[in-house]
Amino acid sequence: MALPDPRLALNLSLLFTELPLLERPAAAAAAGFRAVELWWPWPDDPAPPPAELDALRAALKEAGTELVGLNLYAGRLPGPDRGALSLPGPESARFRANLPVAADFAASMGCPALNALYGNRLPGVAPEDQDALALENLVLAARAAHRAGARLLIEALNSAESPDYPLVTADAAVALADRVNAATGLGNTAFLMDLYHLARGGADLAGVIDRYAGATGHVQFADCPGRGAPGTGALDLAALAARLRAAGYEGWIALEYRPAGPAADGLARLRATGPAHQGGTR
Ligand SMILES: O=C(O)C(=O)CO
Repeated sequence: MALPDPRLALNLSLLFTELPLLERPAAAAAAGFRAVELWWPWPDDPAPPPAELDALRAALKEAGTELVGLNLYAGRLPGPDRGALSLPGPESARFRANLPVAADFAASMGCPALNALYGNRLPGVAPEDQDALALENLVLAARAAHRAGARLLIEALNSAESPDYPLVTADAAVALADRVNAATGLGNTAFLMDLYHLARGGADLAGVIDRYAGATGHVQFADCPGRGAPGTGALDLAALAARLRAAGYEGWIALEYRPAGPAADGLARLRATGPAHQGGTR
């Protein structure tokens, strides 16, 4: 049977975690997927030794995989950090130190998308001060992405799992992307439509797709509730993918879910189930 969509990618920061990072691209290829994405792989280091970057680059290329998305440095994701670019002081400095490193890596891989997680609100810091810093850093990131031939992505997370993260709706993420584009004049900042986070936040996914497919640079999917594999929750990946395609979105849809067991097993089941609709599109 076929997969629910021809342009599915795998997030190797959540899938195949039973393997060392450098073995995951080959595991993705063995499961029949050539497109992969990553969170920033060094949560404690915005500028790792070049040998480590070279080893990851070699593993991706030797597996014949294509890197279609990369998170910029975001602190200790998924806990407790959700980004560094709006955090004054050392974290903002680490984000800025990461820009040339991540952009150069993306350019060397032909990676088309760099995801900039906003960062949590900090107690005792005025939100407007965090937002001013964030816009400065997003402008720097958009310019770095442009030099690498990539888009910069702005993602909404869900407030239940990220209560201090300020971007929790599609409207807010798209409005920020518009502000960055207005500030840079580059037009390379786009919405990262994470269907799991939006569904977890109660969004009408069909409405978000219809309204924002044209502003979307990348899509991620995990089923909801549960952030598991397609078919484990109430969402219908095939129907959502079809709606995205009908709305003109031609990019990748990355599977960014937490598998209940070995990733290869779930992916084989996904391929076996084919495009049959399993639920609603919310
Ligand atoms: O933190 C998350 O859940 C993300 O999706 C990061 O990209």
